[in-house]
Amino acid sequence: MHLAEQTTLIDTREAELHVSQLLEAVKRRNPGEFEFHQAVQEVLTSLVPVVAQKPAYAAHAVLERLVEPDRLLSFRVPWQDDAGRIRVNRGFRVQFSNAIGPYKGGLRFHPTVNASIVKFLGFEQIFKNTLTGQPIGGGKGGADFDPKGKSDFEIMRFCQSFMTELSKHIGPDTDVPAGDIGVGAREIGYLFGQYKKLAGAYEAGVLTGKDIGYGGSLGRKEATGYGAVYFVEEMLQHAGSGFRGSTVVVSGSGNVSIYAMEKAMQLGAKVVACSDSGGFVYHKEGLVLETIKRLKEVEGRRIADYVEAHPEALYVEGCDGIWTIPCEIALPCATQNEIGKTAAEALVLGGVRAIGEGANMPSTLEAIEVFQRSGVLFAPAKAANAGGVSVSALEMAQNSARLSWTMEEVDGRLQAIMHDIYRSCTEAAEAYGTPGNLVAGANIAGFVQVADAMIAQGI
Ligand SMILES: NC(=O)C1=CN([C@@H]2O[C@H](COP(=O)(O)OP(=O)(O)OC[C@H]3O[C@@H](n4cnc5c(N)ncnc54)[C@H](O)[C@@H]3O)[C@@H](O)[C@H]2O)C=CC1
Ligand SMILES: O=C(O)CCC(=O)C(=O)O
Repeated sequence: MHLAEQTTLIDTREAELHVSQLLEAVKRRNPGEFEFHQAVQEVLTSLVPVVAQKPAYAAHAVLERLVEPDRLLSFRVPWQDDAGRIRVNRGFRVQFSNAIGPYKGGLRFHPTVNASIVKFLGFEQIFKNTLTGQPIGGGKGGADFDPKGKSDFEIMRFCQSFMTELSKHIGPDTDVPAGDIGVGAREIGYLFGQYKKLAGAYEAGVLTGKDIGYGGSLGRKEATGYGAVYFVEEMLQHAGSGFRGSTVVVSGSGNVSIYAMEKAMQLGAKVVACSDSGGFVYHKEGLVLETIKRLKEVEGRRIADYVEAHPEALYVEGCDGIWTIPCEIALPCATQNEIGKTAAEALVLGGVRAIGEGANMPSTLEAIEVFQRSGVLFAPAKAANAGGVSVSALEMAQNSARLSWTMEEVDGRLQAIMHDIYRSCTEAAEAYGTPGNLVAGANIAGFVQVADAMIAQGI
């Protein structure tokens, strides 16, 4: 019999054993990479019923192949600071899976970046990108470079050195990086300039998140935050409510947070708190977004300075306290594992009804358990924050067609994509016996298409 046609059902206990043995092997083979272990555990656990019902996946060792990236690149990034000193950082690119399209995923510049961080992000990206319904594979990268306190020229020299190596491994049909923490339109501009010089050609589709004037897409800047709010609104509406009239807490004050706050406010919510890595501001009457945009997008200042313009607001040092503020909707949009068990319990105590993960893996496994046990609606990152990469894929499409769509066109497509993702997640959760569990639904819906493509393409 053809392997792909194998139909005998595996016992659920057998599937559980298969998954737990694989998870142990992942931990053994990737020692100390705790974020990667966590991301793999969340996905594999959800896939038990799929493995039990579709034995072809086990027969083709699909899971074993998926947890091992196609390749992990690690490279030296030497650059010169303004004082003339030579500095050396470490750059990474993980190319996880190109089963359904070129590797696609952001670059993160932050001192905490290491192999575990890029691998967890790249692994998540495989399933998220599949959920978008667009032909993009999973990748991610970055460097342990801290852009904080660096001049524009230092950032430019760093980006040029980083791209000098990265350019050997990317291309519009090979691997298409974009932004993430610490990488916005300015960094993408410097990276693109260096790539263009090295390639000797104007390959607009090699990077996304470009400025509008040279091949960027309208709506990309807003896409992750807007998309997360569209997804949560749909989840809430199915439960008979919505953002209108709700009190919302959002962590972070970067790209994802700002546009999540903007869309939540447009839908009639009151956003009362946001943060940065130093602390959080609480403005009971509702945050003034123009002040946050000025501080963060124009002046590059700390969120602590918000109270200069709004003395009635409160600034608190440290980030964890933000989750003790009573709210109906919480949107973690800063970084991984920012909500642990205690913070999740505080949110439940404060009356939270819905969580929408704008950041990647912002809730620990224990926190997710608290939310699910307490009946809190939970929109997992892979689904909720997929709007950013979706509009990146629309940017690639516009670049290939040498066209620029209007904001209305892009936003309309984004809304349709988020609606479709919500539908695929709920349908997959239902089909595999966990109705309403969007964590399982997102993992299963993302997995099945990649797995089938892997089988079709052979080993
Ligand atoms: N930019 C994008 O299109 C997408 C980003 N994401 C994820 O969203 C999250 C945020 O990314 P961006 O907004 O792009 O980055 P960003 O660099 O624009 O903003 C990050 C924000 O988080 C804050 N922050 C960092 N560590 C923190 C901590 N421990 N506590 C509180 N705040 C902290 C920073 O001060 C900053 O305000 C990340 O998890 C990223 O992987 C996910 C999908 C797409
Ligand atoms: O726009 C992209 O290609 C990637 C965005 C991203 O890094 C993410 O979805 O986490």
